[in-house]
Amino acid sequence: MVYAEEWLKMTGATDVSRTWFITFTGTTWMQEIVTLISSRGDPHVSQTTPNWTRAPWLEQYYCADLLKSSTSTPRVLTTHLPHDLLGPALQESKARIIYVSRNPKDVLVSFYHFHKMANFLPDAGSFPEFLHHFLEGTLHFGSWFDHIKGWTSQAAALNLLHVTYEEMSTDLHRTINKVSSFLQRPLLEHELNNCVKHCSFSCMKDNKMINYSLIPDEILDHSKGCFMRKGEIGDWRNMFTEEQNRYFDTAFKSKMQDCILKFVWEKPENEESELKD
Ligand SMILES: Nc1ncnc2c1ncn2[C@@H]1O[C@H](COP(=O)(O)OS(=O)(=O)O)[C@@H](OP(=O)(O)O)[C@H]1O
Repeated sequence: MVYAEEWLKMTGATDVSRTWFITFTGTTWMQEIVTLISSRGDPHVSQTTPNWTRAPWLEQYYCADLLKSSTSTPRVLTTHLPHDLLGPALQESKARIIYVSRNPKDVLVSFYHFHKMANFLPDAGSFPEFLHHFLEGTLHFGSWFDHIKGWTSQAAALNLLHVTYEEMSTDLHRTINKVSSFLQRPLLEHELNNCVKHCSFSCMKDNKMINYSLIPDEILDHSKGCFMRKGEIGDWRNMFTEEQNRYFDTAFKSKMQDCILKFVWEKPENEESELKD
């Protein structure tokens, strides 16, 4: 807790009334959405400034310097820190927090592929090993279960909007509208439509300011995959065996028994996403 509070002081982010936080997972997508809401659908910033500059990661070493030299209002910070590290420091503040969640089977598969590319992370191991580590909470940033339960159970004490990856995927227009209302940045219809267009999977995949292709191979090995990989609900079905699915479900049931959140595990039927065409 000391770490996060000290870090916030260094960034000057204790004056968090003008700070928007984005956390976990659908993070990059939400960075693009927030950028485009701020620019009222004009893609200039999103196409000229890398996402790690416009919405820096609180836990990255460069964040404090970047924010000290930035005069932009509001400032946008991204973080994967758990609630018990960061939440208490934000409780008395007016910071707006957007918590993005995704069904954990898809999180796991997406993270597995990212892990294989990421040279700064430990070896991902085999998929069964990775699955085990995910369920045990021994991967980077700790337990997914504790993370989501920590943040969402404290939502009432925070100025927090919970958005799901699945709702972004099935109705991006509605979701962007909801986020823009929360941020008190209402958009005109044509501005909203521009946001939707530039936040589509295909646009973001082609935008080097958000698709991580600018990151050198020493950090992200692009020969091993692509950050903007599939962007689908239910891709876990292509990775999980039946036995792994049972193993996951058993652990999920036990770890989430005190949680009322419901998850969407499959892409809704008859709903071909127009956004990826
Ligand atoms: N516009 C859009 N539409 C659909 N899906 C999208 C979009 N932008 C990012 N993504 C997908 O988000 C996944 C990466 O998650 P995160 O951004 O949370 O990763 S990270 O925490 O920042 O490493 C990763 O998911 P997978 O494709 O399943 O691996 C990205 O493809």
